Amino acid sequence: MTNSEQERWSRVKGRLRSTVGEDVYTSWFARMDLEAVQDESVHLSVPTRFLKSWIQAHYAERVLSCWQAEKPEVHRIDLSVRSAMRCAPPAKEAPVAVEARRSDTKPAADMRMPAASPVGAGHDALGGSPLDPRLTFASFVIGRANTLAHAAARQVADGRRGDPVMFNPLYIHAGVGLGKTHLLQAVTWAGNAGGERKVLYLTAEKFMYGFVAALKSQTALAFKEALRGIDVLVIDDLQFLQGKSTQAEFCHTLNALIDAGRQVVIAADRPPSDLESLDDRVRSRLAGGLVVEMGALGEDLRLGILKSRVAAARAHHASFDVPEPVLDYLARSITHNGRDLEGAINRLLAHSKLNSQPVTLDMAEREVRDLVRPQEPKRIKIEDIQRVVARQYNVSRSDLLSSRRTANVVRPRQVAMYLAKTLTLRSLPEIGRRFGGRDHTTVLHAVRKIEALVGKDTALNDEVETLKRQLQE
Ligand SMILES: Nc1ncnc2c1ncn2[C@@H]1O[C@H](COP(=O)(O)OP(=O)(O)OP(=O)(O)O)[C@@H](O)[C@H]1O
Repeated sequence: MTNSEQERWSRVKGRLRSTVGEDVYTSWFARMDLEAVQDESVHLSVPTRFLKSWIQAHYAERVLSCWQAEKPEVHRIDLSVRSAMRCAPPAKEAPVAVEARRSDTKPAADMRMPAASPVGAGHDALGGSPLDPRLTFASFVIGRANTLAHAAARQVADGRRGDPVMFNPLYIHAGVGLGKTHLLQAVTWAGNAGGERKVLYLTAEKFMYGFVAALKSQTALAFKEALRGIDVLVIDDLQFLQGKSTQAEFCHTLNALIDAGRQVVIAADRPPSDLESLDDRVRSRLAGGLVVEMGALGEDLRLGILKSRVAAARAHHASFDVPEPVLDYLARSITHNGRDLEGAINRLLAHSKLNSQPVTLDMAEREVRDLVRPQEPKRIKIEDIQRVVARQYNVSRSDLLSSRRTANVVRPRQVAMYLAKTLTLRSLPEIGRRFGGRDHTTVLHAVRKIEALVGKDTALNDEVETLKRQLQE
């Protein structure tokens, strides 16, 4: 793919983001990749069938019009599902990329990372989602961003039947490609290894399909019983759980398992409080265990992941070698997520095998150019705003959320609401809800008040600018 196509794709994503809003964009489009642009059609891919059908049903027109705004001759968008396994992307100029990466086509085995076929981990009967044999604790690299999440996951995996459950549910959240699925599958592999406990790994999507299919075939009771008969339930990508009855079922399952002392492990791309489509009861149950965030991958961690990927590749391609300076370059420049790091190593492997050439810095720079992305603006959360404002004005966060109306609390609260409106995409009612259940008119009043004041009060204007800078750092 050429650089100009990549740049156009970034602009299309920017348009899409501003059309649908940050939240919708993150939920549905963050993992959409551009595969190819051919004449009038654009080929895009997403990782799951569910995402594909959802985008087609709800956003097809909008995706097309964002493309047309950048390239008017585009008349068609083809959306495909990338392989469920974490396969090497094909060499990027391959024109058949879309076809080659469909889940129903066979990967070109010898160009890929160590062979990996979906495995059911002994829980096929319960319809668990496929597991990738490479996603284990042994291949999980630990660093500052994930030490706590790793320790908690390890503790869950090493537990024995009848042991008291320490954190329930264990809820891990992180941005796209930061290792949630890896950690959850590692728990499943390790937990099932002893044969004593049944650990079931399900994506939220699979949970929905399983439940809907069971309802249709009138075996919902058996489905529920089967779920409640396991020792550890691991649910990935919870942000995709949709539908009232599925959520109600999920809530019952969660309660039943937790009450019976069984462990539940969950991953999502945001904290429980931000899962807005979920029922309040589910949210509070989720927040009641241990909630751990995995942060962005630091440079050391990125280097560790690259090294472990190279070592894994060398097990099958002994002559493959990536010199230290190239690894350092990749770790410094590919900053966004683990998936891009994996993609970079796969490309170097494919390139050096196909051309029988050693990996050099020059080659690496050319091959991974499109993975080196400019830093995206930080996504600011309402909790961060409340924390930073409370610290600045020397009040507590609960003061901001309380109904107190003393001057030393009212002004900081108004500033925080103003920042929430200007720095996030949350609606007025949502902001009101997050500030102790206030009405949207109260938020509107606060926003207008601060807007008017910063125009004439220089001291306040400086304070607000400092707060903005702190939040955007
Ligand atoms: N700490 C780590 N150690 C080793 N590999 C990692 C680590 N973190 C991420 N990766 C690798 O990065 C890739 C993406 O990770 P993973 O799929 O687990 O991300 P995710 O957080 O589940 O993303 P998504 O939100 O898209 O589901 C995988 O190949 C994974 O093995």
